[in-house]
Amino acid sequence: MNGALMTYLPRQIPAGCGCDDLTTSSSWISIDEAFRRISDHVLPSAPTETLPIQDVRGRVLAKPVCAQCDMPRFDHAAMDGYAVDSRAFAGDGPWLFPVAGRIAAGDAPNARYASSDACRIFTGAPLPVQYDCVIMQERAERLGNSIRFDERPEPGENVRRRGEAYQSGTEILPAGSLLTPRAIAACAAAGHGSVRVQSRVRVALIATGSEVATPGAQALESGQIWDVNTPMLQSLLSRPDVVLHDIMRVSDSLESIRDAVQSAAAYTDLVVTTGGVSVGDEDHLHNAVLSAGGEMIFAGVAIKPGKPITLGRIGKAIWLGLPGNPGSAFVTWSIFGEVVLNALSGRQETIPKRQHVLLGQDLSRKAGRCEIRAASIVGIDGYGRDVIEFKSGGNSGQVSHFAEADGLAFLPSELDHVPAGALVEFLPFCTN
Ligand SMILES: Nc1nc2c(c(=O)[nH]1)N[C@H]1C(S)=C(S)[C@@H](COP(=O)(O)OP(=O)(O)OC[C@H]3O[C@@H](n4cnc5c(N)ncnc54)[C@H](O)[C@@H]3O)O[C@H]1N2
Ligand code: MOO
Repeated sequence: MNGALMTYLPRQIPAGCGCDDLTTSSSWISIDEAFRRISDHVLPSAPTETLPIQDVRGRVLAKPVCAQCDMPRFDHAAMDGYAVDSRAFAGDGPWLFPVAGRIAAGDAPNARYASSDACRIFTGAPLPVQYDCVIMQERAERLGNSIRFDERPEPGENVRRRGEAYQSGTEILPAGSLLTPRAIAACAAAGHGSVRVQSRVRVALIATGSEVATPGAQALESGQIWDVNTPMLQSLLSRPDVVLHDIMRVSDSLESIRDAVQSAAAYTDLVVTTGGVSVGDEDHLHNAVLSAGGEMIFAGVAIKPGKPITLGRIGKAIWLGLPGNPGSAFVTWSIFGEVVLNALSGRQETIPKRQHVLLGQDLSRKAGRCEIRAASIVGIDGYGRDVIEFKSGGNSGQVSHFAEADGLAFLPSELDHVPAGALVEFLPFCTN
């Protein structure tokens, strides 16, 4: 034990975030159960399209990509130097070979050399069949038309063999892969100039609340507040696999909200709403969705903040009802919204990877719901593990503290005390 940040404590929490242990409301489900329901109910929207690979960053592959040819396509030099046949190195060195020719990248393979000769060769050039290795030019001494070597080469030295990475027809990327720059490079290396991708998910964003007004656009009247959720979600939805069809603001009336969600659901794959999912008389979302012919997939998750988070369906569209409090809307989008969108996009991996980090401070809290807090990485322990701390609290109506944080930490529902040094789950924020 070398002080607080170096302290090692055994793992304190079971797999998952611990909120499977519910001791509170019977209608709230755990985070893991919510993920199960998303995976059962949210499927990719059907259409696909073929696009050139330079236009597919952030899109999702709809058909596997298979290699069009062997990789590498032919035996070739991995270094600038001299191609030789290692079996021609008889007796003790040094050895002198005539240099019979020159072959560069882009030249066609050439069979006219004898294995008793050496051949000048450059990185990427096809290796003539007589030779089995390439000696780097730094290990050779040029003497007129001959070349002298002091060390015997190994067979295969500095040669990349045809098909050593993969053979023609090998699956390089499965359907459902996210097309990152790395994946696009793999498509190009496999010989594909275009690929089949899922069409973009069509989304409508509806902020409900009679009190919300556009930030900066007008002076606030009594009782009004700035609309934080719309710009926040607009930017969270700014992804290459999404087309944001509509952004609406609707006041707290059952009819207006019903009409808005019903019309949005008719031409989109996902309707995201904020506000009105709790239990007050002015919280109309559940009734509006039901009266629009919709159904619930889940309503309420045992988390803090964000417990009223609701997922449903209206016709063919998925409805995600985020709580109105901006802090809750951000947390629930980060945990569930991303997963819903990834599932609609056809991604094979829908749940962003969480990691384990060490708590750098003792913490007392009320047990009962898995608590999700903005956390900053403040250092590493003696084993190289990230250590986190919570800077300022911030209730679910606030968002400023997220801007400075590095991610969300998950505090298990059953613990009312979490000691410094405990391992907790952590979802890093994406940095752009
Ligand atoms: N009796 C109970 N009341 C509440 C409960 C409960 O269980 N029983 N749950 C609380 C929790 S937790 C949350 S979270 C909120 C969620 O409520 P709603 O989703 O119905 O949200 P609203 O009531 O519409 O708004 C809550 C809060 O957020 C402000 N807001 C709404 N939209 C925006 C926006 N676009 N930008 C900025 N701020 C926004 C709104 O003015 C309210 O202050 O319910 C609790 N109540
Ligand atoms: O869950 Mo509410 O989101 O605590 O404020």
